[in-house]
Amino acid sequence: MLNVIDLRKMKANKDKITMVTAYDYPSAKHAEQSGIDMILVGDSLGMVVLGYDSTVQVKVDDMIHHGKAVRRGSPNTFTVVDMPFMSYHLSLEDSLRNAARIFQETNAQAIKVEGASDEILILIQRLSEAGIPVVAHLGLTPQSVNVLGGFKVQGKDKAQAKQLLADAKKVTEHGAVALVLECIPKELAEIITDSIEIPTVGIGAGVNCDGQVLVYHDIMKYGVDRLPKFVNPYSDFNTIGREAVSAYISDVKQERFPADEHSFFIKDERILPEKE
Ligand SMILES: Nc1nc(=O)c2c([nH]1)NC[C@@H]1CN(c3ccc(C(=O)N[C@@H](CCC(=O)O)C(=O)O)cc3)CN21
Ligand SMILES: CC(C)C(=O)C(=O)O
Repeated sequence: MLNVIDLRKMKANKDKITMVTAYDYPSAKHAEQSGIDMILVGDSLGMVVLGYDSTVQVKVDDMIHHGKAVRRGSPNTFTVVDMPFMSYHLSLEDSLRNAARIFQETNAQAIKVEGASDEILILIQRLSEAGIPVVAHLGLTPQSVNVLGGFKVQGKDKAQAKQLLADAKKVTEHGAVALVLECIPKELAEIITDSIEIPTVGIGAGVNCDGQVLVYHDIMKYGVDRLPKFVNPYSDFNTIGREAVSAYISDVKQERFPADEHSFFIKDERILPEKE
């Protein structure tokens, strides 16, 4: 399994870091068996597998439930688990307790928090000092969707771009081990990547980040209706899945399934009771 030093070395060597989300045991197995560098148990699971229209309804217990399943499927892959909405904003003490629960109960390698306010920076520092590696997340921070007014590209004006670069430096100084950059212009992501020592992992942030992350279900086209512009689909589970269920339905209706090969038989007919 990679560690935080390996991730820094990969940045230094320009060896691209690959990351994908997983929310359960089978997707975690796919990711690990394919040789992915890092897994993210993202709070996007609220939208992708629980059907909420944003990530703000996701709870700490949801992250732990899914995180544990993922770890069972990919015990040898560096796994980051998201801290969900408002689980790190009430007080420093509550935030540390929630982070410790998520980290310990899922046996993750790092946790992730969105933003770079003074409170978040202190939290990143305190967690790092306590031995919990923190991945930071800037740009489009989905937990703030209701403040941002939608899932929109960030850092498009001069002031915002400057702020994002300053925030990236601050999370680095406070001990973050990596930085997710979501939905920002490619040129800005390149400047940020070249300005900090920790690896950047982009999603909708162009090719110059140190690594890339995508949602498993987006890559597979699995249950998602509309793909964001930054996604490249590599399969079409929606079609494959519908075709498989349709074929099963018609086999059952036509009595083509179950065939004898799917059935059990007794050796001696005499043990059967009479029909009543
Ligand atoms: N399936 C899925 N994939 C994700 O990457 C993802 C989630 N869900 N849920 C949590 C967040 C939300 N994300 C999103 C969702 C939509 C857009 C989107 O539609 N963006 C527009 C850009 C709009 C603009 O131009 O400002 C796009 O066309 O891609 C972006 C990020 C990323 N995360
Ligand atoms: C979109 C990625 C980076 C994320 O934070 C998530 O999956 O929740």
